[in-house]
Amino acid sequence: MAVETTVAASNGKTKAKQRYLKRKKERRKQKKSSSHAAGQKSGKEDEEGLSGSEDDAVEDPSQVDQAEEDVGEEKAKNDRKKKKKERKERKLSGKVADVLAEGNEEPEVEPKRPKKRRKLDSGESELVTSVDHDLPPASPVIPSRRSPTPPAALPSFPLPALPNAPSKRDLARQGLDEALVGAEVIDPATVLPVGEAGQEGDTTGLSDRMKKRLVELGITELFAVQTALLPFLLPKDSSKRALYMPYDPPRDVCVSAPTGSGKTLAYVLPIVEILSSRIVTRLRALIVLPTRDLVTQVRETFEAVGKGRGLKIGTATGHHSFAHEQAQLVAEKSPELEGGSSKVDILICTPGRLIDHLHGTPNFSLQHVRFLVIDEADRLLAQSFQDWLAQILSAIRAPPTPLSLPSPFSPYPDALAPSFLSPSIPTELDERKEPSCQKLLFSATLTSDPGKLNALGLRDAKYFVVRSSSGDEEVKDGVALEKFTMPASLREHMIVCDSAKKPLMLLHLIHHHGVRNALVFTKSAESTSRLVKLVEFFEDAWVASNPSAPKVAVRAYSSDLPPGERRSILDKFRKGEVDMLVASDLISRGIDISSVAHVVSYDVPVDMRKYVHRVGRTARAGREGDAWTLVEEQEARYFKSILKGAEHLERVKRMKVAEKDTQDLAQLYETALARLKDAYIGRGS
Ligand SMILES: Nc1ncnc2c1ncn2[C@@H]1O[C@H](COP(=O)(O)OP(=O)(O)OP(=O)(O)O)[C@@H](O)[C@H]1O
Repeated sequence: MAVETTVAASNGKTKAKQRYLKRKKERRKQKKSSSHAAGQKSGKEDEEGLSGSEDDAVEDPSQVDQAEEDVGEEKAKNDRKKKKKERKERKLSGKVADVLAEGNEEPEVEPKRPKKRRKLDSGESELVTSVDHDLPPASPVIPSRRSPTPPAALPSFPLPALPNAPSKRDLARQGLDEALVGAEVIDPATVLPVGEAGQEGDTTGLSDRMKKRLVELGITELFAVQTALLPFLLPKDSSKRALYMPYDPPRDVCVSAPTGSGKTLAYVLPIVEILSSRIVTRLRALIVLPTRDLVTQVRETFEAVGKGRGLKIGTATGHHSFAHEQAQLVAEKSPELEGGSSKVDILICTPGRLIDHLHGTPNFSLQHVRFLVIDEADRLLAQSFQDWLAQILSAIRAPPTPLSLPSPFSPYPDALAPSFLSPSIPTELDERKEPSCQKLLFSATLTSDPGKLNALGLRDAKYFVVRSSSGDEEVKDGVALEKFTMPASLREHMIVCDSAKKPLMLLHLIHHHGVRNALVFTKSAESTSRLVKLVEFFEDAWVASNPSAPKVAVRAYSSDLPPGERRSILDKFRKGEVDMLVASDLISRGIDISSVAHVVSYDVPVDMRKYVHRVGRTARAGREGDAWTLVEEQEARYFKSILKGAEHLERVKRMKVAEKDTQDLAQLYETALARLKDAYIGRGS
């Protein structure tokens, strides 16, 4: 619009105007030359134009009508230019105050949106950024027309912050039994000489008679778990070794020690020592184990250690008829006796059969039990069968209304245990009597599950953990967690292969790595029998093509076999007449066969506990041993995650087997496989 007016005016110029313009031009020229001379900066045309118009207005006011219009236009133009320039400069210099002072001026340029601040300061998180709009504006340019009054500064509230995460140690302690938190950690390398009879300064608490017996058995030093447990269970103070301690009952004990570290002797020795002081036979030690095979094994240990002590040892597993077992356990079936009647001092049993006797055998009583041992405790505590644990614990405790003191004329005045007796005339001064039973829990993988431990009603329990403490944070802090220690003399390997190649890998181990005296674990009885057949067929073919090569003897070991046959197979394996036993997890717990040199997990174990107990059948009592796990490709991730979870992955070395490594076996393997197929098809038809 302004441009149009100027053009119209220049077309019809009056003389006065022409003169005016001419003078103006001259003045400009003069001014320009004088400003040059004064060394002033050139290019200030906007300013000159403005002053020129002012001069004209004073000099020749009568002729400025049209000129004034032009000048007005030009002035407005120059004004705009000038202000634009000033704004540019101010913007550049970042003087926020100047800009705000311009007040009503309409901004020609849209003010830029303030940049989103990422962080208020270095210590604030991204979360803080999202609440920026609550803070006073930080942008330098605020259009005053849109926001005539500057926004009031809002009070700044404390910014949200995450609380400090609890330490690993605190987390570990959550809900843990106090006994676990204050566990005593014993180095697995600790040993103590059994010592000679009459030796001074002996800390084991063993009698001279026992030391002699141990030497006869070839035991000259005590293993780590035994060095810790014996002084605790056999204190010097003879009152603490009593059979009954109703007013000062003994503390319970939990023991977590690696496989093959000698846990059995750690409880057999003190039990035999303390029970040897008994005069009358009562059921005073109850040992609960998960399998019959283990019952037999522990019985043999009691018999060997307690030889000549006159202690009567019984078992209850269901191996014999119920009536036969009853006849072995109780002397009197009728009349019913308040204190029970026992023909054995020590009973070793499986939980199911024990419950059967509690319910079905008259005079079978647990009130005199001084030791309750739960071996392989984590496995047994996982079994809720018939609520066996609660029933045993209740049979050990006195009934809510104690039985009255027997009359002096009673034929069995001493039959009741002290905690089961109530005085004939109760008084306020009577001290509460506790059962004298000391609970002893053992496992290589003892649970730290507070729920399971609480179910045992442990009394001021003392926790012993045999574990190397180097670099183990939790142990340093005195917190025992579910981390498992393997025997130091165990070497562990894994072979990852195609599932179809697993039998070939086992044959590779047998023929190229000399794997003999081996226990092979499978996932099922079906898998066991198929594998045994396949290896037998292969061995037939192998011997046929290599007449000088010895044939590997392989046998299945399963719960389906009659007990006599199982015993005979184990004997042959011990003697080396059988090279390889293939079994399910039936014998993965506790079985102690010193000749086992290799353990092969043909099928991967389902969890770390199973792995620990399987591989623990070798490398026992300080001997060397190898554990091999055959892992199908699709299982590799899972198996590694199990090991990683237990911080054990580095210990298991991965062995790669190339096709050429098994070339000499491949042909015979195919032959064996074809025979196996025929055998199964033949059986099916
Ligand atoms: N002090 C010792 N000296 C020599 N041998 C011992 C000693 N203590 C135990 N042994 C032997 O060590 C082997 C393993 O002992 P034991 O069966 O008690 O181990 P464990 O800790 O119960 O293992 P698992 O957890 O697998 O049941 C047994 O053959 C046992 O006779």
